[in-house]
Amino acid sequence: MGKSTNITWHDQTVTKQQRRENNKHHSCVLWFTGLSGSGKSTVANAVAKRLFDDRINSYVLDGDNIRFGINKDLGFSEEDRKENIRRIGEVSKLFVDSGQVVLTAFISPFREDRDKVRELLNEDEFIEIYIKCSLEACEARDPKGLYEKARQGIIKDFTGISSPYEEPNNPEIVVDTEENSIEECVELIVNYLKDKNFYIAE
Ligand SMILES: Nc1ncnc2c1ncn2[C@@H]1O[C@H](COP(=O)(O)OS(=O)(=O)O)[C@@H](OP(=O)(O)O)[C@H]1O
Ligand SMILES: Nc1ncnc2c1ncn2[C@@H]1O[C@H](COP(=O)(O)OP(=O)(O)O)[C@@H](O)[C@H]1O
Repeated sequence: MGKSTNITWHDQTVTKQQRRENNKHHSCVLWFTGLSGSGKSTVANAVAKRLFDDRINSYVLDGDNIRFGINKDLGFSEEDRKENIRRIGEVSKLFVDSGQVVLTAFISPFREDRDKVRELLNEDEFIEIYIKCSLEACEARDPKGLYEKARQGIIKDFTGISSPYEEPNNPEIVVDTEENSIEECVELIVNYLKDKNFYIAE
């Protein structure tokens, strides 16, 4: 229980199942995790475009964007990162309940926090996608110039440099953005969804 007392859960009249049947597809979280610059946003948005073209309702939640709004009170300490992921987990569950596919692009560096999100959902609703890319390659890409600032000590607690990243032990999907093109990464993910019949309401 949280801080609130005297609260009661209300079931909705329209169920998740009915929403899925209306949408004609399953709903789930595609949870992208990886270092800054590994390609989470790029691949998540490319998958979302493909899902859109295939008439699947989806929405991308992106670390940077979320920190402009709902999570603007959080920084990058371990405690704040944990709270960041906890909130996104809860928001993702609402998206799944609404019958949509939600793609989350957060570093989400701690295994325990990702596993807690997994536990919030049914087994077939949480798909962890490890966006694999070496620190060296991410640093060479440095699309926002953040690694350079982290190396100079201008940014503290930077993932991979001065803050840890824990690789997933058993992710549903691994895409290596040093080995595979963006299009190949999208194909791998969409083929996984098709193999698991996600394009069909169940
Ligand atoms: N200290 C530090 N460490 C890591 N990243 C930093 C930091 N400061 C700012 N940024 C920018 O914030 C983006 C990561 O936010 P996330 O919400 O995904 O991080 S976390 O999951 O809570 O660890 C991250 O976005 P991506 O590069 O898309 O991963 C950075 O642009
Ligand atoms: N195969 C690939 N998949 C994804 N991004 C790639 C790939 N190859 C090169 N890139 C580049 O790497 C950078 C990844 O940045 P971004 O998607 O913002 O990463 P993240 O969201 O993980 O911080 C982009 O500039 C992108 O064009």
